[in-house]
Amino acid sequence: MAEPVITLDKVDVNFSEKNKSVHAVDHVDLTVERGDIYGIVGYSGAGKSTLVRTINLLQRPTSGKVTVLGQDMLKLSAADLRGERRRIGMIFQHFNLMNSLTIAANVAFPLKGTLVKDHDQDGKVFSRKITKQEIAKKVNDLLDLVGLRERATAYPTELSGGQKQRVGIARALASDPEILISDEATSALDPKTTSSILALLASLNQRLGLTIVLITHEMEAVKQICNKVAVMDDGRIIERGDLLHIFAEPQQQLTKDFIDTTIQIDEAIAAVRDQPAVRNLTAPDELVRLTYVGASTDQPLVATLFKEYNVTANILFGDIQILQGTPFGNLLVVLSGTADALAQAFNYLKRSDVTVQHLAAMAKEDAK
Ligand SMILES: Nc1ncnc2c1ncn2[C@@H]1O[C@H](COP(=O)(O)OP(=O)(O)OP(=O)(O)O)[C@@H](O)[C@H]1O
Repeated sequence: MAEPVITLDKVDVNFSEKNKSVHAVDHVDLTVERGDIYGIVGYSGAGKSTLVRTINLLQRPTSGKVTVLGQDMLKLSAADLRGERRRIGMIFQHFNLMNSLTIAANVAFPLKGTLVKDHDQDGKVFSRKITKQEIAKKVNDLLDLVGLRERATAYPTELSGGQKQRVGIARALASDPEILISDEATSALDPKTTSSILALLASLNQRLGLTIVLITHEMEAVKQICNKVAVMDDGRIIERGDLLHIFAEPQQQLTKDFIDTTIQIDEAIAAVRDQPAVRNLTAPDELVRLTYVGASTDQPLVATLFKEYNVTANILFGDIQILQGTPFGNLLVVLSGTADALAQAFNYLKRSDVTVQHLAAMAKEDAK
């Protein structure tokens, strides 16, 4: 069984300012297992940052229990907490680099004065301060890991946003953490750079066995690298699970909305409604959205609809993406046939784990 590395137990965070009180995190339970890339998605103000800051106690919870790598964080002494925090790296939206230092010096910064294990001639183990040479080697290796070896002597202001975030990642990895918390680390970056930073995080997860908690307001980022996702709203986790499961069967409207942002389905529906095939639709023909994950795609859906049920499918929009190696498909189609044939076809789709959303019917509802 996978090993839990982070466990939050009924964690609450209340802020009280003047005469206002904010329940930023509301009784949250969360388990992150070793090797997970766990996405926490939600709109601004949902409480994501506050929640993840309780993991390393940058934010102390008002109540609840925080266990990280087997340690009850709230019971640690100040010195032990400092040690424990070194096992939890963090990267941020605005990189938080020191502009007066070279990027090598930025990465070296958390290494200064750290203790390393050594052994004397008799093999006796002792702790000593890390040497300058050891720091230089480590910084070189880290910059290599993030693809920035050549820029060691540059200053942060000379780098692009993506390069700055790579420095942020190298610095976060300097203490060889087992966990990396990414707080909106790609939110200030363009889509292409975002993709390359996410790909770097995914490769660090694979190569170093790094467990990653990724906070974001973009489901697209979650979709690209996470194996699990939790959706946060108003301080609570309203839905959570394996990525594929959540994409296949989202229960909450907010989760559905976040998923829809990754396929721009609203724009597609608006565009499709303008097409003659939809404008001139007559009952019982229907415009529907078909959504499926994985296995359903192995069946020749459209062919089966016609051959077995005498229903034709006019595909007006299609989007098939690969999530965790599994196809996730969304089609907007006009299904035509007799009322009976359509009813049977809908049954067949349901049996095949294809979710059907009746869009034309919704349009009539909207028009009321
Ligand atoms: N130090 C603080 N004092 C008072 N209120 C706070 C504090 N930090 C956060 N809050 C409030 O707690 C709520 C959750 O904020 P939080 O930053 O955790 O949300 P978020 O989902 O991370 O949003 P964002 O992406 O905008 O940071 C908000 O209402 C915020 O105003």
